[in-house]
Amino acid sequence: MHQWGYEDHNGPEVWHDLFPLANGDRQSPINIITRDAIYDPSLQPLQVNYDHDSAKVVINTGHTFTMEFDDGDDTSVLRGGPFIGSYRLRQFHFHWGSSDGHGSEHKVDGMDYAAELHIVHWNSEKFSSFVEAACAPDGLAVLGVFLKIGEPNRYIERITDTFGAIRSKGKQSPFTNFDPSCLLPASMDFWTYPGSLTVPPLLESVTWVVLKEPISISHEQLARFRSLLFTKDTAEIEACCMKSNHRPVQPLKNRKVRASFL
Ligand SMILES: CCN[C@H]1CN(CCOCC)S(=O)(=O)c2sc(S(N)(=O)=O)cc21
Ligand SMILES: [Zn+2]
Repeated sequence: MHQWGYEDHNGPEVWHDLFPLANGDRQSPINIITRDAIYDPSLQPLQVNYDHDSAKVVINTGHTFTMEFDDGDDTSVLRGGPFIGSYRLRQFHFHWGSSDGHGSEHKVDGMDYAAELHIVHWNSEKFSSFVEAACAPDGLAVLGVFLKIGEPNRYIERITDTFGAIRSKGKQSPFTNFDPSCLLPASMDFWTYPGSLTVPPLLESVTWVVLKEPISISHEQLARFRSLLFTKDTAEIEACCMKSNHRPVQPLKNRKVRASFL
């Protein structure tokens, strides 16, 4: 398999050929069965402290688009929740589907959302680099936020306004002065469980914190996500659109999901 992707020949069903962790014991995403989630009063409130000056660049990775941040110091960090110490903001990105009826990676009681935002952080107290943290069981923290179709989201508008400059794979454009807290819902109630990257190399180093309350995105805004290209340049006859980039839910195996709320 030359390059992994989301099509039949290189998608989630065959990732295990090159990435054996695909069949591991703590894979993500999962279906969150709310009645099985255990309320844990020892979970602290989440503390999100981001600085808009940390935002640097938006990149079309060929699988999604990602907003990358300066993670050279602890200017933008996530604390609290299940975490010991502080986790440094590195990037955020989205997953979506070929139509609005599905596209999130996690599910709640079997229900799909239209899309899902992932804000990626790494444990800068315990590890000296992101790559080192990415290989450790407590190295990464990803904050997951569901997106449902509704009113246009003015903050997502700032992101889709950059798409003209990053239409094809590998393109990037400056993306500054953006605090991702603006993409968080009113309630910070969450579920948390030990999991993995949802993309190859599927490393089992992520403590997931999935917010219960979704944010909104309009049908038109989400349609723009799909207009980005998986491929290098538009010259290719079949310059494929980024129609869908979500991994199916994985077995829970021997894991418990904890809830921060009753
Ligand atoms: C667009 C993001 N693609 C990747 C980039 N990285 C992975 C490669 O690094 C390994 C050393 S990552 O660890 O930052 C990361 S976390 C998630 S997810 N969907 O699980 O939130 C995807 C990605
Ligand atoms: Zn993701």
